[in-house]
Amino acid sequence: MLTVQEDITSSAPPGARAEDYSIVTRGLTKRFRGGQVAVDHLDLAVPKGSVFGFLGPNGSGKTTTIRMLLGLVAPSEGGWELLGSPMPGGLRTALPRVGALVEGPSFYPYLSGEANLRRYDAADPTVDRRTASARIGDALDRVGLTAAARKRYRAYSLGMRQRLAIAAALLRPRELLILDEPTNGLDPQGTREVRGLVKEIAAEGTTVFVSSHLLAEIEQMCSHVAVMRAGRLAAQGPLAALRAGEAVRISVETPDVTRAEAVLKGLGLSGVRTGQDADNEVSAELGEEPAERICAELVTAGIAVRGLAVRRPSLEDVFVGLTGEGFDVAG
Ligand SMILES: Nc1ncnc2c1ncn2[C@@H]1O[C@H](COP(=O)(O)OP(=O)(O)OP(=O)(O)O)[C@@H](O)[C@H]1O
Repeated sequence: MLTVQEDITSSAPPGARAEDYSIVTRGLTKRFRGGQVAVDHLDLAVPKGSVFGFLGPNGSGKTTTIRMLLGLVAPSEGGWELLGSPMPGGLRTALPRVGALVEGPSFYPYLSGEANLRRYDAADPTVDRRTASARIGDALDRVGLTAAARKRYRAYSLGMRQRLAIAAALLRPRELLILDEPTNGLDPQGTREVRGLVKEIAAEGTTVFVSSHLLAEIEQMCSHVAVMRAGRLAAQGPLAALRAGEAVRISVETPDVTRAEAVLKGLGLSGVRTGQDADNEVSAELGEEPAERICAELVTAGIAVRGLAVRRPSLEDVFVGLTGEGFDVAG
């Protein structure tokens, strides 16, 4: 049996088997004409059954990666596997098992959601026509659009439109669902709907690979994450493991930042930073020191402590720790 570590990618854990992964890429690279490197030697390992967040600012290479995975654009270098088959040779057998939402399918505004799905299904030569009604009904049911099935598409809210797009990707059973920025342009309600749907689909056993430029979204939806930065992979792994690599921090709110900083350093705390979230804040890695002792030391030193908080690392903290910079993207 091939192990992923030896034969597929060095980014998978030791002893991992190739068949445990829905997507594996090895040195995947896309250089556009004119020399722009959109994706630079990418080694991804997406475990089966995961909700895998593919995170990165606009322009970091997410869409280009997804287009390569689906065979829509040829890589300049490197290889990839989908559902255990080497690509691009295996695209014809693998793609029917992969549902994808890239740049959104176009629907007819004056047709109902159901009629749109019917047209969509009719365009797929690989499905059984006799089961169309049942499959369309199931897909609408899965995305919660049964009651709105006969409504015209143009009357759908943005969230409903996006759910219909996901239904189109679910017209047949899928082992892997690839969604490129599925909540782009949605209002908070639509975003919640899509997020809930992704979780439900994953709970039914489908691996979901979902790209986003929004940290908070990935954090709420995903079990695993890969972080892209200018076409390169900054980090990947289970969310919990990435967070575990980042220390719990203590944050002190005080008008006397300079002296508080000296006290924290005097206690031997590492990673002392000032003014990260606010001007009157100083923070440090908590380490083994109990928070109450740090508080007592500050007060004994005559420092006015207005607030004190122990913060578990967020994905943003992890990102700052990995890249040394913030995840500065607009919503
Ligand atoms: N067809 C193309 N020709 C030349 N450059 C391209 C092409 N497509 C994308 N790029 C460039 O490659 C880089 C990565 O783009 P890509 O769309 O993959 O990023 P992204 O992370 O998906 O961003 P977004 O969320 O904005 O779509 C960008 O700098 C983009 O301008």
